[in-house]
Amino acid sequence: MTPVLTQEIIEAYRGLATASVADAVEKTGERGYMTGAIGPVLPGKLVGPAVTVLEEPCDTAEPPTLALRAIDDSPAGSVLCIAAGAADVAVFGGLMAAGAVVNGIAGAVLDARVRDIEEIRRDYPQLPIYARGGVPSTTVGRYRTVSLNEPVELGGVVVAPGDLIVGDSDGVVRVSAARIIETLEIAQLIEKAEREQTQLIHESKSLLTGLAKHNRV
Ligand SMILES: O=C([O-])CC(=O)C(=O)O
Ligand SMILES: [Mg+2]
Repeated sequence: MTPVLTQEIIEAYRGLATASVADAVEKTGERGYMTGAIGPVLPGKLVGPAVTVLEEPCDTAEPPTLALRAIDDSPAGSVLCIAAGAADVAVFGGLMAAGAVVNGIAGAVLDARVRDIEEIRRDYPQLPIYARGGVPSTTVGRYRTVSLNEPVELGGVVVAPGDLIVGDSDGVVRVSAARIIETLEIAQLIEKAEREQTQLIHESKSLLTGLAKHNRV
């Protein structure tokens, strides 16, 4: 059974680098990191359970209904993940950011682009957005939403609703819901080893001597 995601677990992950979380996921036999093309367009540490939306190309003008519903209906602390196959359109903008903030959404990860970046940076600096960059074009008339809270693929990683999303300046990592505790413990051990190695590098004044203790870089 998937463990309950407590505030304590969220805080513990907030203290970890995505690099450590990515390495920890790999030790469990999966790939967790998304392509570096999905980066922090509006930066900020992001940790929370995924809510997932899928968009597909269309030529009818309809609002991204399921994404709008996800913003209003998801529990506070959720991370909105919109999969759109690396679309060169903005699937998120200033109005959606306003909706996200009033609903306590933690942030968004978009396998597509974002617009209204200056507005979001000015009015909602607490809302991190990871995307393939910015573009002025709307999603309306080009893509439409086709599923809500089904597994989706973003940047080379399948994200299921309830998986943990972790983002920082390096990019985004997904941790499977069933492995949140196991991955946390591994990542904490990785960071402990790295702290020891860093200290040894400074003491020995040698990178190779410092690395030798845990034999990893
Ligand atoms: O039209 C869009 O793609 C989204 C948008 O601008 C907004 O939420 O303000
Ligand atoms: Mg807008």
